[in-house]
Amino acid sequence: MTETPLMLFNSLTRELEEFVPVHPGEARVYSCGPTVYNYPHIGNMRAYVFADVLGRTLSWKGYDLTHVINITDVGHLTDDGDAGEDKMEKMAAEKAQSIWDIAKHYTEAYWADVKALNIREPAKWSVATDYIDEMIDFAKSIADRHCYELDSGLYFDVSTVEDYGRLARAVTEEGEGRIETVEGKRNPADFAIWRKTPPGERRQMEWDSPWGRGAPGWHLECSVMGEKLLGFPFDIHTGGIDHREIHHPNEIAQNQAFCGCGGLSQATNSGAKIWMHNNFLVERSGKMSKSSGEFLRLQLLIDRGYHPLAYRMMCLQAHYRSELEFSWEGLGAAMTRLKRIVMAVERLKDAAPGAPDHPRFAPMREKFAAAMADDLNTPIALVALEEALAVKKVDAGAKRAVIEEMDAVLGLGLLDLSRDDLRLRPQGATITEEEIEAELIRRKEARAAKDFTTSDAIRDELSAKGVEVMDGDPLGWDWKL
Ligand SMILES: Nc1ncnc2c1ncn2[C@@H]1O[C@H](COP(=O)(O)OP(=O)(O)OP(=O)(O)O)[C@@H](O)[C@H]1O
Ligand SMILES: [Zn+2]
Repeated sequence: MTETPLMLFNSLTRELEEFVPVHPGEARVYSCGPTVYNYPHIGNMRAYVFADVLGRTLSWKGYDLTHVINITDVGHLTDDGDAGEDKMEKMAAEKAQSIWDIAKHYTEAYWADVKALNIREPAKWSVATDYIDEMIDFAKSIADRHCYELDSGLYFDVSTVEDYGRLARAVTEEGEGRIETVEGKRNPADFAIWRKTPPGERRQMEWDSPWGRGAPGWHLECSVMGEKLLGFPFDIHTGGIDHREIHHPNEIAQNQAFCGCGGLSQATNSGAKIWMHNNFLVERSGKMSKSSGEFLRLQLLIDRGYHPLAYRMMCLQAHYRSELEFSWEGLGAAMTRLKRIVMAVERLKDAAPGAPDHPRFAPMREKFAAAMADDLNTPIALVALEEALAVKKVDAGAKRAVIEEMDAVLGLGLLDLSRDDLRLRPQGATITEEEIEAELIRRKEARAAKDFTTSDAIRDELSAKGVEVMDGDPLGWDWKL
């Protein structure tokens, strides 16, 4: 099942490339983490479901995975270019709270979502403010050849590296008008790698540096943590597709400078060999974003009666490079699909362990392997899993082993989920699950006794409480909310 070469889409070349590890047998992956000034929205979490599927696929292929996800607690401005304020400082001022408390609160909220979505813990959560000394050292090492100082900070001169912005394409294709200019910049795309605290101001987070008191630039953070924890070049760098435009081209420019080459060959000098980007989760009104104020949190989905893994299922149903539009109907459909699978898996739970290589499952395992090796094609992999589940009159232990093997990659936690886990009641519902089950037993008895008046009355009562009775559902779900 693990022979097909793993092909991944590299944003740098805009081509599918075979994954060939830098260090034989290993896979080193860095994912840009959340900026912890607010709750993550489900769009942000799509980025981590994607990175998790990538990591699980690498593990399944037998690589020894080291995954790092950072926590950005300083430096990310309200504009990805150099305009605006620090997102963390702004929120701390609005809430009149310590920035450290804000970071702690939202980091914990993010971790809760990570857990609920069955995202595996990375080898390390690297917190940006733990690496300030290393950032200063990194900046010092490139400052002479690649940077210049303005009153507002130390700026990176993008003309000092070759092929700046190749990753983005848009920068050269559409011009650089998107990037707000700061007076004195040599090139519009130049960016701050150290921002000085303006005279007379005090920031909650600031440190001394050779360029004055201030804070590191957001792009510098990821370059430094990637280099420190994984070493250049590492294998794969991930992030949302917005990062392909500014954040990652800037990281790459710094990495080229740090490697001392500034050469054309970004393939060896961009810090990572493969850069991968997940597309957006969008709503009808556009990209979901924290900065816009209104957004969907995973907790809201749970409060409305959806299991968090229904959202993971929704993500898996789309290829990571396609835009995914969120709708409650779509989430409902994903939830139903998950329930059907869980129902079928439940029958396998007691089976004696078997081996997955039973010949009846060979076509599905092959289809699954080919799909995942084809740039993580989870929609097709899910179908392969369902086809394996549907195989009739076969050893249950072998089937269980096949499902376990596939689910180790998809991460739905199918063998740990039960029918009861999926019967979440929306917050505010006035009836408990025990009461629903009790009413349904009463109704079954009434129907057995051909007392249809009582049975209909019970159905209507339940319906008034928001519970829909589903007679004859082939999967045996007798009710839904
Ligand atoms: N709507 C979305 N769909 C998928 N991924 C997203 C979406 N919005 C942001 N991301 C990704 O989520 C990850 C975390 O982003 P981060 O916490 O820095 O968000 P942000 O830029 O502060 O918030 P926002 O862009 O929502 O205002 C990044 O990899 C980013 O590219
Ligand atoms: Zn980053």
